[in-house]
Amino acid sequence: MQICRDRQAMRAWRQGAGRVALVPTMGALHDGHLSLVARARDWLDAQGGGRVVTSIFVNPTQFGPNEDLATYPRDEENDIALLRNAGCDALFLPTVADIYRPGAQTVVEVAGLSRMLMGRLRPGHFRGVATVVTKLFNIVQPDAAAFGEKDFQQLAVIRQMVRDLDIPVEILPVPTMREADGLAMSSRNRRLSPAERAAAPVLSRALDRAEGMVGQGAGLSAVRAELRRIIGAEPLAHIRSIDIRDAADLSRIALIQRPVVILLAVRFGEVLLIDQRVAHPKG
Ligand SMILES: Nc1ncnc2c1ncn2[C@@H]1O[C@H](COP(=O)(O)OP(=O)(O)OP(=O)(O)O)[C@@H](O)[C@H]1O
Ligand SMILES: CC(C)(CO)[C@@H](O)C(=O)[O-]
Ligand code: BAL
Repeated sequence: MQICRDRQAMRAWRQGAGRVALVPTMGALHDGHLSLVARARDWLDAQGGGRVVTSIFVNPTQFGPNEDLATYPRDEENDIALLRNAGCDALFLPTVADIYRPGAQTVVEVAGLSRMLMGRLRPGHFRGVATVVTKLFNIVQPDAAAFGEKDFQQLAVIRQMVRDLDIPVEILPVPTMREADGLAMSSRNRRLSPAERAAAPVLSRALDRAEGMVGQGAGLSAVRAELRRIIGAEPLAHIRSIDIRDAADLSRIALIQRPVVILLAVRFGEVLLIDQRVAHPKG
C-alpha cells in the first residue's frame, strides 16, 4: 500500500492508477470503515478493476469551537495495518497545513440540507464536510467514493453536492455495521466509559421498536413518544434530538405515508452518538 503524505505525492500516484474508488475517513478505523473499503473494491471489480484509496484526515473545519477535535481518537499505526490487511492500494494522509493553506477563501455549502437537523446541532459542520470532500475529490480525482449510511444526513449532503456541482464521482452508500449488541460502530465509541458503552445499545433497541411500529401503521407522534420513552429510561442517555423525516429528502412530514428515516443524536457522557434507521409504513 502506497502511503501519500501530501497532495503532490497523492497526485503523482493518481496519474498511473487507472480507475480509482475513494474511501474518505477521519481514521481510528473499525470494521464499518473496512466495509466501505470492501464496497469500493466490489464496485471497481464490477467495472473491470481499479485501485482503492482511503484518506485519513481529521478535518478541523467540520468541528465547532466546543466540539471534540482535540480528543478525536487517532491511531495511525493500527489504521495502516488494518488497511494493508484489507487490501487497500493507497492511503492519503495529509497534514492540516497541506489541505488548508493560508489565504484560502472558498467554501462549499449545500444551503438547504446543511442547515437542518445535525446542521442545527453543529452549525458549520456540513460546510466543513462539503468543503473538505470537494478538496479530496479534486486531489484524488476518484471515479467513485463510498460513504456510510450511519451518517445519513452527510450522505444526503454529498449526494446533493455532487448533483448540484456536476461532480463526476459516483457515490456508493454503505449500510451501517453494528456490534453484536446492535451498537453502530463508530470511532467515538472508544471514548465511552464501560457503563456508557453498556448503555449505548439502547439506541438500536429504540430504533428496532420504532421501525416495527412504523411497519404496523403507527402514527408519527406515537413513534416519537415511544423513542423518547425507551431512550429516556436509560439514565446515561441524554437526548439531543430525535427526528422522523421523509427518507428521500429529509423534509418534514405530518403523516407517515412513505419511507421515513428516524434520526437519533444522543449524548453519553462527553460523547455524542448518532444512529438512524429507514422504516417503511404498512402496505
Ligand atoms: N458503523 C459504520 N458502518 C458503515 N459505515 C460507517 C460506520 N461508521 C462510520 N462509517 C462511515 O465511515 C466514513 C468515515 O467516518 P468517520 O471516520 O467519521 O468514522 P465514524 O466511526 O463515523 O466516526 P465518528 O465517531 O466521528 O462518528 C463515513 O462515510 C461514515 O459514514
Ligand atoms: C466524510 C468525512 C471524511 C469528511 O471529513 C467525515 O465527515 C467522515 O469521516 O464521515
Ligand atoms: N462521521 C462524521 C464526522 C464527524 O462527526 O465530524
